[in-house]
Amino acid sequence: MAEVIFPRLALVGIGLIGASIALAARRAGVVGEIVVTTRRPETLRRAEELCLGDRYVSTAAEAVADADCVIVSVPVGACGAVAAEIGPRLKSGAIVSDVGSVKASVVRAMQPHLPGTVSFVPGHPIAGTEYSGPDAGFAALFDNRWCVLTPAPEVDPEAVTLMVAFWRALGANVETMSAEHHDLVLAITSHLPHLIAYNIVGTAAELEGGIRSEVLKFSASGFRDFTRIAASDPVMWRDIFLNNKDAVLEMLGRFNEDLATLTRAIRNGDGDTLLDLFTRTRAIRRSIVALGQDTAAADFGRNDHAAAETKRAQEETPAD
Ligand SMILES: NC(=O)C1=CN([C@@H]2O[C@H](COP(=O)(O)OP(=O)(O)OC[C@H]3O[C@@H](n4cnc5c(N)ncnc54)[C@H](O)[C@@H]3O)[C@@H](O)[C@H]2O)C=CC1
Ligand SMILES: O=C(O)C(=O)Cc1ccc(O)cc1
Repeated sequence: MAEVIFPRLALVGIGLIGASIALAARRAGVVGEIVVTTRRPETLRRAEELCLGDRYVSTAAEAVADADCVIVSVPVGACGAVAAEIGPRLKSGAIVSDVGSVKASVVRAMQPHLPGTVSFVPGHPIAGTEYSGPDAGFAALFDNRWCVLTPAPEVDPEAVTLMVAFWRALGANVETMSAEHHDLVLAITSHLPHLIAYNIVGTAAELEGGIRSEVLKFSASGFRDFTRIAASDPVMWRDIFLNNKDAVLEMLGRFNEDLATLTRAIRNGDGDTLLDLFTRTRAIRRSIVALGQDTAAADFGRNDHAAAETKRAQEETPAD
């Protein structure tokens, strides 16, 4: 039996991520009592039906009293208001964390409301799906995925050590970095891809009737992959773009420049430019698959095609 890391864990927000934390923490046996709270009474009832916690309370202030660790799992735009509510009720010595997909703005919104007697260790598990709500949670979500922690340099190292141990127990690999660096990296690896997916599905939806119905009919191609991402939660993603504005605009600027180069290559019949890029991108895909970080294969049941692709990539990618 694993050692208990937090005798009392409070989960504020119990959607895909909050529910997955509850299930993974139970699976690992690293928490004593799990106290759950969320904004809407019907979601709280559903969490109780799913047995995600041990106690269910209607306010965040009530949930965090006496908690050793509080994890806030709400859309990033709501983190500041949650911190304002829980701040005065936090136990001295408690650890406060979050799971937001953006870090610097969440730190700016939450930190001022947290008393000096608690340790703030912001986090971001880089694992998820296009589904939301407590029913979407599953214990294996974080297995072999990264979780990034962004504590300020002055934060008690013992609190950081406990959060690292907690996420490792949940199955994740953990890395720490600054909030600003996190936001730049995630802008290109996660935020921009979602923006591109929302945009291409939106563009297809705006096409005239005849073409649009053909797009849906023949969508078992690249377009289908974009529709999965574009089905992600609208509120969550609105908040991500509003809160990681600078980094996303920086990456979008570079993206637009590269797209202009490709546009020119197509217009000029410059096959070499196309071939060069497509060859390099194929190698990148194969090295990601070889590292075992292919989400589709890892999270959603490995089909024969994905398994074959992983094997081929592992054979082709020299181990270092
Ligand atoms: N969905 C994903 O794939 C991932 C999401 N994240 C981050 O995790 C956080 C939660 O996302 P999910 O669990 O996917 O969302 P979700 O929509 O499944 O759950 C959100 C929870 O927050 C509560 N909530 C919503 N608005 C609120 C408000 N204004 N005040 C208080 N509570 C509110 C909801 O009742 C629900 O319990 C977000 O900050 C997101 O950026 C991080 C990694 C992956
Ligand atoms: O479903 C997908 O493809 C995702 O990219 C999930 C995801 C969404 C948001 C995050 O901050 C991290 C992971």
